[in-house]
Amino acid sequence: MRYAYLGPAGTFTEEALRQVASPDDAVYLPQTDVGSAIAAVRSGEADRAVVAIESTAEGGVTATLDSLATGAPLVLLREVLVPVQFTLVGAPGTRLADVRRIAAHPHAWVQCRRWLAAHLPGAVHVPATSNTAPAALLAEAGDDAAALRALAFDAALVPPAAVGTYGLEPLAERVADNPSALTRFVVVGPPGDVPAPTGADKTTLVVHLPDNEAGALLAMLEQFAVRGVNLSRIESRPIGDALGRYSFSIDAEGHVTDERMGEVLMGLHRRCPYVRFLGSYPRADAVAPSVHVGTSDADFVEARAWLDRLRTGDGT
Ligand SMILES: O=C(O)C(=O)C[C@]1(C(=O)O)C=C[C@@H](O)C=C1
Repeated sequence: MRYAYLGPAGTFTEEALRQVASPDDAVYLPQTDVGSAIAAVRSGEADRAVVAIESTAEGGVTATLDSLATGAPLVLLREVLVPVQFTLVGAPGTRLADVRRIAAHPHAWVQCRRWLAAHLPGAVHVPATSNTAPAALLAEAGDDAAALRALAFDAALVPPAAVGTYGLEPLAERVADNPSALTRFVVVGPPGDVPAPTGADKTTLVVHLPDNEAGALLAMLEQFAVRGVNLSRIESRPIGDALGRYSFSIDAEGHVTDERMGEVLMGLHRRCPYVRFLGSYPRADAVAPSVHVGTSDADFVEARAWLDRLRTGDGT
């Protein structure tokens, strides 16, 4: 199996990928951004992509949500959680007090903002395409003073595992505003068999609302509420064709084969102009949803049988 993911080697995305497939049994295809990783699956260059989709610091990863919401259909097959803390590394000989320009992925910068304000006030953010792109540049420059000067930064926030991979000098460890920060990654593949229900699953959807209809958002949410389906994430993203037009990216608790989720999907299909099913897959934390009175599979099956009896005139 060939896996496209955000590289170069040592990213948190690679850590997530290692939970899915060992490099001994799979081909790792590092990419420069999330969009390219997803595009590699659409073009057939990769069988799967592993991409960040949500973090405790930033919520949804918009590059991922947007790439999945349009274009050839893809589905999520699995989710993986990775704890996120950073190590600040510097060019050889750099002291913490001398750091002025820090290379960091924009999400990493957000995750360390308070720490940076306390320890390196005034340090400037140099945006990086991934958490290890600056690590690779530092390693390449080695102790060549001219090559180091040519870099736009003198330190970088990198995943702790990248320190060894690239032979870097740590200036500060466990850099994070939230020591319990987590990033959620998903395995993306072409549509096919849906992973079997486990009793603790998530379903991811993209939903558009009818135009100019007061209460359309409430009506959409009611499809979930009345069937006892809890949401764990909902975000609006611009559709892009006009101002005021938004697409909703939703994670709902449950599996497409659950009766209540099936009823939700049929309700959305009836009421909303566009619904994209992005898959049902096991929750990484294995937490089962709490089932409200009257919304278990058995309740729906029994209610349907009752309706059938009414329709055929042989019941009460
Ligand atoms: O995988 C990496 O290391 C990344 O650079 C990406 C990414 C992200 O897209 O959220 C992953 C985890 C961290 O939350 C910060 C950045």
